[in-house]
Amino acid sequence: MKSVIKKWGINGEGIVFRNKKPVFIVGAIPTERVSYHIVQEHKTYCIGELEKVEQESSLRRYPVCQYADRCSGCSLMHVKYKGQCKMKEQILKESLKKYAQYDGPIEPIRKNINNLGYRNSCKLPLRVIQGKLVSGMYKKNSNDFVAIDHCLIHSKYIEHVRKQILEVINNYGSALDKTLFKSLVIKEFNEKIQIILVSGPMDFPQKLIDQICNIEGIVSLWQSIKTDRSVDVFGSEMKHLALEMNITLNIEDLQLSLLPRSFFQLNTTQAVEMYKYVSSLVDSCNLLVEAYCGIGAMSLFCAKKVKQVIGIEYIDDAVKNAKENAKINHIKNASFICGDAGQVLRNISKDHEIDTLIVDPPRTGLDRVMIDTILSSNIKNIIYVSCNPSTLAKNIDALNKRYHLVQVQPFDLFSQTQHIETVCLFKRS
Ligand SMILES: C[S@@+](CC[C@H](N)C(=O)[O-])C[C@H]1O[C@@H](n2cnc3c(N)ncnc32)[C@H](O)[C@@H]1O
Repeated sequence: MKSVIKKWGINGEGIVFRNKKPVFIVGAIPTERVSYHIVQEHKTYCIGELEKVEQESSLRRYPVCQYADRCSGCSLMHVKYKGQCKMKEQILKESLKKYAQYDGPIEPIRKNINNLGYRNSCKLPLRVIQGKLVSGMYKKNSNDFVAIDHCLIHSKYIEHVRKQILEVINNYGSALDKTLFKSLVIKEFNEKIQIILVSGPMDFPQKLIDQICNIEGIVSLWQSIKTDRSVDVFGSEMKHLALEMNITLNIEDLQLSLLPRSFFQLNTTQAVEMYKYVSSLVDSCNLLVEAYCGIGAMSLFCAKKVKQVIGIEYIDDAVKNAKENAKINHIKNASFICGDAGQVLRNISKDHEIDTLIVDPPRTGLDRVMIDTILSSNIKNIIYVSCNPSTLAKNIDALNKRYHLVQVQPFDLFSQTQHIETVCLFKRS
């Protein structure tokens, strides 16, 4: 079949319409004339496979990555950076219109100057192939493993250390059962590296631990023991093996510590830009609450603008980090509570007048408890940091009853991929 691609899909596919049903074609770009065939037919949509691009878009580029046609990591590697930004702006606009009936202004996306080599962390599955341990990614839409020798979006320090760790393990000798290694997690800040080796139940020989610690840049080494088959990368047991427990990063004048289970944005430079923007939206006031605060970066960033800030987060280690981070940075007006964001916010709002609320939820967006708590509160301003335009727009629709959207600012934190970060400011109507 031949057709012209009409628009972008949310996962970076091109869409054509066949009998009014959208057909999602991976690797196709709007305006291109393509030939394709249908590989899956569903009730409301189809999946098509690209056969040939008959007429190319000016936004097409030859993928700079040799794994682009197999790896599920970067769905926009075949699109010039300018086109990637256009795609993100279009998807955000469409989501806000479709789910929240918002057709107002959206600021141009804040571009990521370093759109390759920007990732400060990676979680890579490991496999033994022909006797050698290799790291990789999963194939598009499947659990098939693709061995990856070099990843272009990881920081160069991550790539350098990743190769050395695999070399150390592969050269260790036959006493080490390599099939027990499951994933390799690496975090890098300011050329300092934290490693978490995820494995089945096993005791790493001290000689192996020493050899890994000798790799330049490694400041923290952990093992996570995973025995279940859940999708979580880490297992229930975390063992600190050597060196520091935390890795430290510096953003502006803040020093922040991070344990393995604590979240931090994976693009440090763009995260700082976003925090500065969020801070610019916070008016000086009595009480600022940040729900879903991770290690407290944004709360601490904004602390000097307000009398008191309270952060809420449900990962124990992240709360521990957030409290320590406030201490290390001599910030006395910030406190952190461990628990479910919606429940804790409900309790806080019973006895306190909250001026501004920052929410930065996971991809699933705000849950019912959070939405109901916000709607029944007297919170004046809400700053919503979202990594998913669809859930953002559905939440805006729910908040519309009492809040109106006054500013929408997308950021590109995840270049080469379809993911979009957006900061929205709401005022109480
Ligand atoms: C997108 S991250 C944002 C972290 C932080 N704002 C930052 O910029 O680094 C979302 C955070 O919410 C936490 N989280 C997810 N669901 C939660 C819930 N129901 N209650 C509290 N925290 C939650 C996660 O552990 C994670 O740290």
